[in-house]
Amino acid sequence: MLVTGKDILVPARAGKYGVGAFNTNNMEITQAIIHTAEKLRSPVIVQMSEGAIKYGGQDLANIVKDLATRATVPVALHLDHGSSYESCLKAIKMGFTSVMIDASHHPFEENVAETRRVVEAAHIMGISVEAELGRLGGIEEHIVVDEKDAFLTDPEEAVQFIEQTGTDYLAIAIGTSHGAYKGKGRPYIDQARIARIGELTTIPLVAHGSSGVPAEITRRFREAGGEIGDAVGIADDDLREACQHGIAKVNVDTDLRLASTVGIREVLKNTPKEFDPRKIFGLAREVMSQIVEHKMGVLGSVGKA
Ligand SMILES: O=C(COP(=O)(O)O)N(O)CCCCO
Ligand code: NA
Ligand SMILES: [Zn+2]
Repeated sequence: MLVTGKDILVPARAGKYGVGAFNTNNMEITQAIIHTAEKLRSPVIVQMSEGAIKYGGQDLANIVKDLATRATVPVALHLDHGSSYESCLKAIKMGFTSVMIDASHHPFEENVAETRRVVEAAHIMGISVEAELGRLGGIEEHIVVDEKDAFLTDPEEAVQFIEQTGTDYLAIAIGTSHGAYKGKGRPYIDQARIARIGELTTIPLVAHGSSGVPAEITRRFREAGGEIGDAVGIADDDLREACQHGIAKVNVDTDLRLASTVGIREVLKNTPKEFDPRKIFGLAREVMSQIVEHKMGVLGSVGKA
């Protein structure tokens, strides 16, 4: 059933488990996410970035809404990294049940003001809101935040921000970053910071940049002709621990991008005579489903629906 993000995340925070928020850009990705959630009896969030909306538009949003509505587990359709009040309202008009207003690159007061505007409008329409405080490293679609400017979230500021905005859930900067290169060796996750913020707050917390970039996937990616540097993602144990301290929404995009590309590259490489799109996209769907299954197991959301 199609529900709001809050319907899914409040129980997750209370139950100390994480719920995967997986980005989609087409039908096969959406099927891998939602069918796996049904198979594992797991709630799930399907999210579209502004880039995905530009690419798939209402067509893609309708595919997600239809699968979500017919799903036998709770599914929310979430706008990822909404860059403005207008973008959030447009997404709500498209049928999104959860929106992120990402004003984290603005000074605190401006972030509060922009977030409040979205919260007021979204709540009138029964839609829940994600905001962000602090700055991830890495590349956030429209913002390149280089290492030195990456500000981790201040716990006391988070309390103020939540009180002043009324946001339903909060993305915090805790060491993660977007993309396949999250650091050298094991990326640093500030577990003490998460625990502190978790102690001081009660709303669900969000971890962006949570792809694990599994070695098996990067090995297959190279093996099938892909080129990728020494990519590394967030360790499963670090995600498990973060969910014990208040992280309830866990964003994953890169792992699905890599998995779908592995599937397509392997079909093209191993069966050069193949040109049936069902075969070419079918393996990608299968590899992505395995990634979604693994992540749900790590986060503890299996059987929670
Ligand atoms: O936090 C994330 C996903 O992070 P990751 O790149 O670790 O999958 N997102 O918000 C997805 C959009 C960013 C581009 O990947
Ligand atoms: Na941001
Ligand atoms: Zn993100």
